[in-house]
Amino acid sequence: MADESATPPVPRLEVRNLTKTFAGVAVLENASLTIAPGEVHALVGQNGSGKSTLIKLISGVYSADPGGEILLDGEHIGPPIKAKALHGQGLSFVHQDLGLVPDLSVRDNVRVGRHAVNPITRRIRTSEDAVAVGETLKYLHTDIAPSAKVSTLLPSERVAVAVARALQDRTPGTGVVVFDESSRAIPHEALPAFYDMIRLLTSQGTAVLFVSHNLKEVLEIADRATVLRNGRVVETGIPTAGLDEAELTGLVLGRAAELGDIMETLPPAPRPETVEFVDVSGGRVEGVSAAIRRGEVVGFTGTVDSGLSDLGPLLGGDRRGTGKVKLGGRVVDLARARVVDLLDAGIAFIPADRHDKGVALELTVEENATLPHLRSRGKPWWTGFKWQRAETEGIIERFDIRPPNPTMPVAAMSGGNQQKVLLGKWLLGTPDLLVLDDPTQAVDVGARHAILTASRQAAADGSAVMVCSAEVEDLAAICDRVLILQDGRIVREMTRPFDADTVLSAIFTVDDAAHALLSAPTPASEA
Ligand SMILES: Nc1ncnc2c1ncn2[C@@H]1O[C@H](COP(=O)(O)OP(=O)(O)OP(=O)(O)O)[C@@H](O)[C@H]1O
Repeated sequence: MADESATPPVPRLEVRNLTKTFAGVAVLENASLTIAPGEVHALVGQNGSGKSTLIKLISGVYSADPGGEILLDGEHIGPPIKAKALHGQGLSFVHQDLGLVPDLSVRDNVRVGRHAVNPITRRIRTSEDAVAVGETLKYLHTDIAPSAKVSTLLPSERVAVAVARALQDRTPGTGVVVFDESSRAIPHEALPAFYDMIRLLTSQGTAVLFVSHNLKEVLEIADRATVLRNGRVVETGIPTAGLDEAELTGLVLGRAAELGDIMETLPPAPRPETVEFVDVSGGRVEGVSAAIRRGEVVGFTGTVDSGLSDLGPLLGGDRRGTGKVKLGGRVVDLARARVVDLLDAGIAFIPADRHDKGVALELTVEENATLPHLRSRGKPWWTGFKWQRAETEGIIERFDIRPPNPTMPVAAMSGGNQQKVLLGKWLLGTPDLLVLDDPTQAVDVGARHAILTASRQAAADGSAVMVCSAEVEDLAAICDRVLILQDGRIVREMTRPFDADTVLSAIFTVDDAAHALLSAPTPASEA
């Protein structure tokens, strides 16, 4: 029987009643959670539920409204949080993009801001830095040379460098590391090493706060979870051991998840006309040719160095390359076409880097959502506004954009909601070719389903849809075919039936025999 008189262990991190208000609106209200030493604690919630706000309060980027408290090992550390003192106090952060500078050495990336310095000359003591970095890397069971340039490292090694920066100068087993959507930046092949590293940290006593939209991953790696909804903690410290994905999805969305089978609702219906790309090259992509039928969704996938991240931008005019796209009797020369030419030809591209390239932050939701359709919906002498409001409201409802306000500047929305606005504006048109690059990054489980359904619906409405993604679950959920890239070329074609596991293993088991290049722009084989 448990000894009821025993004092409960002091939490490693305790957040008590944190509130944050912007312009009179509370975006986080009385948020509390505790994390024990050695625990992986997940923070989950829909886009706009307040996760980033909570992390920014803990990291001192935002100052909390009066009243709350943050404690580390029982010691009050804020508010106010002194951001510069946090690392020394035991709290460090690994952000979404890992925050590494590829052209700098491992040593400089780890030590940036914390260099050993000669007190008299103020010169950096590089050898002292290298020894310190080497020790931290050894603790993480890696033997990366501190002098190596980060750009030469494998993805799993880059993760180790980011974690080493978070851990340096710490006694092993102490402190808290916050991983803020970090796994999204980590390619499939490096994820097992990442999870092993987290387990190594927690096995020694370090606590981990793990923010993620990937609920499968949360169930795999986290011991307990806290769920935010509309700025409030609705569940905290629930053990993940007793949960399944549907239950956790229900907690995140606040309703029973109706994530039906998209292929069943919108079954394959390829049309005879095709969109073809011929000999597309640029970046790591070398001479890719393929054909997509209207009505068809074709996935492109591969490892991080396969050329996958270059293919979408080449076709969308975001990266200069060569090759041709043939659609509806037109031939677009990618070497010459400007973005406006591609749009005129009926090619819509939704970039992966949506924050920088896709959305006009200073404009409202309505302006962003309807801008590309002004010409097609309006009359030459009058564009009107009712259709704009009606379409924007449709997008808001369909993608569950929060807050549901068409006149809100996009800059004031959470990252995931900004993504939804951009996706909504293109997905609700019917371009001849729709190119989606990593469409579900940073969006919550409900929006992911809405985006995948809308992609499939765009095909049903007559678009040829191309999805470039490393998210094998997404590809299995909506694609008629999947083409696998390796070394910039298509090396394998998969037709249904397939599932996420078969696609994933195909990415990693492409053998030399499969290198018979699918060079001819042949339409779907079942035609
Ligand atoms: N600087 C700001 N000014 C006004 N409102 C803001 C600001 N930053 C965030 N918000 C609002 O706070 C709410 C919570 O946003 P937050 O970024 O914390 O959500 P999130 O859970 O991290 O979402 P996501 O998963 O999309 O990143 C949102 O409604 C957002 O519009």
